Amino acid sequence: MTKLSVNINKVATLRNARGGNHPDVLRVAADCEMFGADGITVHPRPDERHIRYADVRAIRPQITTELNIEGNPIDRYIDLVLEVKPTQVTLVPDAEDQITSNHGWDTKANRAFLTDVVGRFREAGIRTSIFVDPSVEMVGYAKECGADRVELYTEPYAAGYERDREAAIAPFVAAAEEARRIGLGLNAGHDLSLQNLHFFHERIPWVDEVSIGHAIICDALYLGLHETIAMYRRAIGR
Ligand SMILES: CC(=O)[C@@H](O)[C@H](O)COP(=O)(O)O
Ligand SMILES: NCC(=O)COP(=O)(O)O
Repeated sequence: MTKLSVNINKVATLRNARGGNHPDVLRVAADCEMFGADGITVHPRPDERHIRYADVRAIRPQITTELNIEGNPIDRYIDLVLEVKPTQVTLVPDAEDQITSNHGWDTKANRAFLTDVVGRFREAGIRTSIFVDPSVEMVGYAKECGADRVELYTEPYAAGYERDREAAIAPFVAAAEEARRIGLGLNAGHDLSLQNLHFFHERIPWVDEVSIGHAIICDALYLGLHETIAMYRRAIGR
């Protein structure tokens, strides 16, 4: 079964645009769970322009599904994750000034660093996932680092979907097959949408989790959050 984790960063972005607490990210997280999300994803960045570190601390006790914290493992982030103890931590190699995530780790070049960080999280009982491009080699080295899962960075798939979806999905199928072969769990995310999600899941039905934020919040403007989450669930056969 593939789980749907809803990334609520964009809800925090909207709140931050005006100060105050509208929309209330804690309430939205609870409603997402009530509407069928299998998990909540947050991605605190060093400048806290989206979700804030304080939000992450406040959300943890109310989560009844799975909490996934994504981010670059700088010291402050590592401390936050070890304090909050989410279900899953996803390591993402973001630069501080990036608008959004735009690549996965080089798990070969950063093997020693990632092995150390993954070890610290695993010791604390937190499932670990490493964000990677769809590369068989990067998936293999993620396993060497001791990760439980990889998350495939799906922006290139989303960008190529309309032009040639067979070509766009091909490297993802290869990377996903490698993950399955070596016993790594598999997540996927970035720019997945109602347009491209069903085909992704049809070709890689063993994906454990998709985390989706931007498109869900955009669709919810027209469809409402409840109906939107139901539609994303249907796209992954739920
Ligand atoms: C790792 C990843 O692909 C997502 O976390 C993505 O970066 C969404 O985050 P934003 O909504 O903050 O861009
Ligand atoms: N890990 C990907 C994620 O959480 C959401 O990415 P997006 O759907 O906002 O592009």
